[in-house]
Amino acid sequence: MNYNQKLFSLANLINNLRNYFFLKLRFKSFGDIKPSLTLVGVGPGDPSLITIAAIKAIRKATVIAYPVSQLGGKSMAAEIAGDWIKGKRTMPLVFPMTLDGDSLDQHWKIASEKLSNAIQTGENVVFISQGDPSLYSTCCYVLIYLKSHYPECTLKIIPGVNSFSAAAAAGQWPLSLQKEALFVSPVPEEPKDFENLLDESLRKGLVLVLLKLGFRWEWVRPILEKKGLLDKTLFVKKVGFFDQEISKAENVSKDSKPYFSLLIVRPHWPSIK
Ligand SMILES: C[C@@]1(CC(=O)O)C2=NC(=C\c3[nH]c(c(CCC(=O)O)c3CC(=O)O)Cc3[nH]c(c(CC(=O)O)c3CCC(=O)O)/C=C3\N/C(=C\2)[C@@H](CCC(=O)O)[C@]3(C)CC(=O)O)/[C@H]1CCC(=O)O
Ligand SMILES: C[S@@+](CC[C@H](N)C(=O)[O-])C[C@H]1O[C@@H](n2cnc3c(N)ncnc32)[C@H](O)[C@@H]1O
Repeated sequence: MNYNQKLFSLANLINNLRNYFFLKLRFKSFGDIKPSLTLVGVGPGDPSLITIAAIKAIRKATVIAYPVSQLGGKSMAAEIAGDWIKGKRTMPLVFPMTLDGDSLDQHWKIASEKLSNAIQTGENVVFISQGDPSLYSTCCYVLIYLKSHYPECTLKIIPGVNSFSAAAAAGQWPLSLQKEALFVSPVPEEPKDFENLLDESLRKGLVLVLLKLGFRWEWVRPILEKKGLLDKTLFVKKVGFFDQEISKAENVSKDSKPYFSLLIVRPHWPSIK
């Protein structure tokens, strides 16, 4: 190897080393803003229940997605996280509030594809979800779709305070104690199924958390009364919002209630001497 060749190899070596460290540094900083989707729970209503982890994820995001029932519609999640998403690029995703399987399927797919496109173009997307994302949430369908169709997609979930934990706290009711089981479910569709559930709850000392109450309250109330459970049931409407209502079911009028209401039925109470 003559002098010139040695000089050339040395220059090459230096160049390669420089590239290596440059890429390593770039990769490291790229790692912090790696395109990804994070499903973020923003809690049931009161913005002070949003977690620090949720705020950090929102701050880092380049796009904030949220569910709406129709284009231009309002989003509870966006309302709750309003102070933190201000000025951010947003992506409303339509999820029609229906139980029609085909329509739901189609919209879950459209929303998931939109999110996947955004991630593939380098966006760091946060999908905010009311309450906790793992509990009766549209974003779980997105999660299932993306995991199966885009397994390489980086996904994260940040839990949120769920509605019934916030309701129990607001009403100062214990959820479950000692060997009690906690049963979480939507209010059954049929009055007969609701009666059977109450009988089981009375027999086994099961504590019930019943979501998606809304208009069903009109027939739910008389059944609670018949079973002698009105004074053992907590009614909670829109906890954390300015128009929240937290009261024993016996004090709640018979008329229909908003969708964002729930019940906690505790048939047995421990007595402490
Ligand atoms: C929490 C939230 C989004 C989330 O977090 O994902 C969500 N619903 C929200 C709002 C909302 N829902 C309803 C109203 C009208 C209230 C009124 O008119 O008074 C409003 C308010 C509004 O639209 O403004 C009523 C409603 N919703 C559904 C039905 C059909 C049914 O249940 O029969 C009915 C009518 C029957 C009834 O009244 O009972 C169905 C669904 N609702 C779901 C989620 C999915 C549950 C997934 C699961 O359970 O697995 C599912 C299946 C849709 C899906 O998955 O695509 C979101 C807040 C988003 C936000 O604003 O941030
Ligand atoms: C589709 S589920 C969503 C649950 C939500 N992901 C959570 O973590 O609580 C909607 C149901 O949750 C309950 N819910 C949600 N937010 C509520 C609130 N702020 N006050 C009372 N009930 C609420 C209602 O029963 C409503 O019908």
